Amino acid sequence: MTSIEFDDVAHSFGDRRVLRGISVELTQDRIGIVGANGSGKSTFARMMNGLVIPDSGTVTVNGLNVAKNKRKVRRQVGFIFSDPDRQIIMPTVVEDIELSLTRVENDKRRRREHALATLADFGLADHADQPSHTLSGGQKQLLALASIMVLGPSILIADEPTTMLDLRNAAMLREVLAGLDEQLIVLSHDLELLADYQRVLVLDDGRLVADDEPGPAIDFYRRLMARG
Ligand SMILES: Nc1ncnc2c1ncn2[C@@H]1O[C@H](COP(=O)(O)OP(=O)(O)OP(=O)(O)O)[C@@H](O)[C@H]1O
Repeated sequence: MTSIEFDDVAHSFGDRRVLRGISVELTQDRIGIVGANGSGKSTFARMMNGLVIPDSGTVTVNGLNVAKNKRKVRRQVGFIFSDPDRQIIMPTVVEDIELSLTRVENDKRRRREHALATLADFGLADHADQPSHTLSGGQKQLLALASIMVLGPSILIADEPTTMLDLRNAAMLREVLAGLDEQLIVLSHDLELLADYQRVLVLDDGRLVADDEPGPAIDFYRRLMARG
């Protein structure tokens, strides 16, 4: 079982308090995080793989203190952003997966075979030699996801993964995410995406204000937003 634990975590950017006194343990396979723009969701999520180190309190991933084990934690926690262009680096699709694999596979031929097999798993087999920038938005998001999953993380954090996708691509990505075996933590304004998750957290002004099954947590969030 994977586990992410926050113990009394607080953080500020300059004098703006962004997270306050967060203590929570995340062990379920499917967890959603919702909250208004600026409520602190991305900062909270980025702490799970050491992209942000908290001013106070500790974050522990699978027993490792993130602040002290950033590299080890990054191998276990993959992260995808809403804009896949931030993650796609190489000129062609297959090369992008190969680049990820250079960290774990020295042999060039085996790297190519592994990359091609991964592209097939993510429905991109026919696009291997295509220039990455010519992929559609949905295909780019799949490529970004494939480049991360090829390294075998046990946890995937997705920060608004469907925001930039049209309805069809969003549905396709939802399906791909649903099929993953790994622990999945998704930040989203797409409440439909989280409806069958095991647990949804609601952040408001840097505080964890609800933590429940999706039905009651999303109702709470809607009421919070209606209050303005
Ligand atoms: N690197 C940074 N430097 C300064 N301020 C930051 C930084 N990152 C985030 N902030 C500020 O921290 C607050 C929380 O931002 P965060 O991105 O965590 O919120 P969010 O809930 O993910 O928002 P959204 O739904 O709009 O993505 C915002 O006021 C934001 O401007």
